[in-house]
Amino acid sequence: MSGAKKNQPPLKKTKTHHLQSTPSKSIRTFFQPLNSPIPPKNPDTESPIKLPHQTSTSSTSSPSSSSSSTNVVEVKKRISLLKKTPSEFDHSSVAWWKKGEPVPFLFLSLAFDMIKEEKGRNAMSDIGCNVLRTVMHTTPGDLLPVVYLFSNRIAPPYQGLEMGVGKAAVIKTLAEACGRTEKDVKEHYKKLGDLGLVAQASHLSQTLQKSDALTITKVFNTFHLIAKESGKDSQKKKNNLIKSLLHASTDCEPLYLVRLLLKELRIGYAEQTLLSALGQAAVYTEEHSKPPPGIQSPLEEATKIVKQAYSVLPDYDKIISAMLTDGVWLLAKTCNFTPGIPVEPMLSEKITSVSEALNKLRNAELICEYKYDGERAQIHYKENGSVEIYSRSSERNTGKFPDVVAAVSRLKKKNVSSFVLDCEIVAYDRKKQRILPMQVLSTRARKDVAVSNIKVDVCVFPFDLLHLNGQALLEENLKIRRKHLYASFEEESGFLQFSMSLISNDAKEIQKFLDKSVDASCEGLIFKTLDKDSTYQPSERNWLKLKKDYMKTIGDTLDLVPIGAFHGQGKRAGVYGSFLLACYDVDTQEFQTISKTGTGFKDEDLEESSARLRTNLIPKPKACYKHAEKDKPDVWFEASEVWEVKVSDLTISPDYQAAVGKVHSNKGISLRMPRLVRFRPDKAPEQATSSERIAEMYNAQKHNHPDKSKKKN
Ligand SMILES: Nc1ncnc2c1ncn2[C@@H]1O[C@H](COP(=O)(O)OP(=O)(O)OP(=O)(O)O)[C@@H](O)[C@H]1O
Ligand SMILES: [Mg+2]
Ligand SMILES: [Mg+2]
Repeated sequence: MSGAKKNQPPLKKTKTHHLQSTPSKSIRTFFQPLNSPIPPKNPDTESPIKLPHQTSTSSTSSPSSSSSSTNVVEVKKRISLLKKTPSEFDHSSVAWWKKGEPVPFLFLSLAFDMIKEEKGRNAMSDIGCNVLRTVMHTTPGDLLPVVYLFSNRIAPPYQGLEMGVGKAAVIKTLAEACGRTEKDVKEHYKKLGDLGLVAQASHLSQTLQKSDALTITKVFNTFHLIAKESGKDSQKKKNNLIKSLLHASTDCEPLYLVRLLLKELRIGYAEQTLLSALGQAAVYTEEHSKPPPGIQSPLEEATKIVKQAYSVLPDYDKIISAMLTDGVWLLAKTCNFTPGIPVEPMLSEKITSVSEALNKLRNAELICEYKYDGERAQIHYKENGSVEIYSRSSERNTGKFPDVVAAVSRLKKKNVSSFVLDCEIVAYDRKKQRILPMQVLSTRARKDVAVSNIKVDVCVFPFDLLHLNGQALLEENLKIRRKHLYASFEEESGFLQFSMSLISNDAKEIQKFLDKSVDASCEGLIFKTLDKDSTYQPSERNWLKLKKDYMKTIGDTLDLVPIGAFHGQGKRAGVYGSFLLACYDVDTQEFQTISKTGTGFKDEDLEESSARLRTNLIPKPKACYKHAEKDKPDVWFEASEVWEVKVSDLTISPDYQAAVGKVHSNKGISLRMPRLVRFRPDKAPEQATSSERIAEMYNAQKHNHPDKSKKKN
């Protein structure tokens, strides 16, 4: 094994990330048998920890599987140091590869395994921080793929680059890779409930023939190749790429390869945790960037900076590159809102009366707008005339709305060369000049819509402008943003109409306006401040929403995920009769059962959702499903969609697990009279109502209607 490379380029010279590194033969050397104890760590400036080898055979030769397992044991001992608190962790203590060499995928897989076993939030966050520090220290060019793999993505959501690998493809590939029948693999999957575990138990590494150890870049680049395969034979090519990865994998690598491929990493590592780990790792590692003087708590400050940067520029390619070049402390300058990259939308908090709005936003000039019931859209118009439309969850939705692309291009004023518009797209009857319900909009095809085939017309209702003619407006107050908005577009009935609004702090006037909004088929009002605290804050719930419905029921509807179902009987034979619903706990990344429902479905809804969910059956509940043992549906589903549900109230339940521990030490919360309102294709399962929110709603209900929460059915 050659010695450490001296004179590594300092971090600041790493201008761009490179994903082209090929696995070095010397990486293989760690698989040499290790009989001696782990050597003391090298001094900080030294690069790799030299793992001793015992034999005199060539260091680049492939190991036998028995020697590799011995070495994995040694490596595991070493990487248990990742559990140290960051202040005590030495970033050169765990790497067994040389500085500048590609980071082995085994490093990340073992770290995932450690995180999965951790219960505490902080401990998980610490391991992540130490992993990132290690990578920044040895191989900063690998930081980007490591961060992507942590977030179980291969590109920002707006790029729509997906591997599109399903369970069937993995089963087929696993069967081929280990010479088993598909039936056999399926049986195995039924037993274990996780294809990753099936892969891991298949001892794929025994079929290993001198292939190089997997590196992070190899895995990441192969994932990109898989995502880019299309057309004829693409499935076969994808399978071959997956097989090549599986064949080169060892120890727990197959488990994480398969989970990453299926987008089910499920190690409980939330995006926000990753962002704070990244900020902290930078503080510990960066030599090219120092905190500005006077900062009290650099770790907390850096975390805030990274989270803020991500909220205006949710693109790790850009953020990591800026961090490696100019450091974490300059991110606020180097990572700005950029047309073409959607920011997370600003959101609203529910309230239940006009007086609550006036109370909450006291001392500020108020504007109330109709709350239109359609689809949130962020429309980006670039100088070259190209238009993209992004959904509430930042996915590209342009193909669904070619008519909107045409309308905004036509109705922007002449002096407008680029803009980013925040709006609601609503189904609209142009003859009767009437807003149509959300359900009508959801019948529109989702992709590749041709203008000539459009059956449901839509009108754009803009309410905010985030960017104009090359200038970001996020930091301006709403009064100014609205001034620009009104000056930048022509209205055209049924195509583009500014949101109806009322500037007033008068309760009576607002109450009338609320009634008018409901008459106009809107859901109610959104309250915003015009001058004070009215910058555009991505993903913050700074606005208030008042729905007419809230006043009659417990408040907001809930967005829940069907994770199981019961077979229907009688009239419902052949479809599911009712569904087991879950909310989502953001901290633990668990889907927690909250209620059953079979109400609110039209016959065709029931048939369609039964058919859809039937393709997502899983043999047993996933580890991240929290449910009472006795509470078993006939079938379980992969968490794949979100349903909006209306309820009369929330009650404490000994069986359901929603928000368990939040309002009662061992009981959860369940719903009374839940009924389906509609499907929410614009939300991902992880965006379902959080258990935090459920607990808040329960508490608010107790507060507002103390009699209600006591009442038994
Ligand atoms: N004038 C408006 N200003 C802001 N948002 C509006 C307006 N009219 C309609 N909306 C819609 O209301 C949503 C805000 O409600 P919220 O933050 O609770 O998100 P949500 O849960 O997706 O919405 P919903 O209340 O429809 O379930 C926005 O995302 C947008 O789609
Ligand atoms: Mg809505
Ligand atoms: Mg909602």
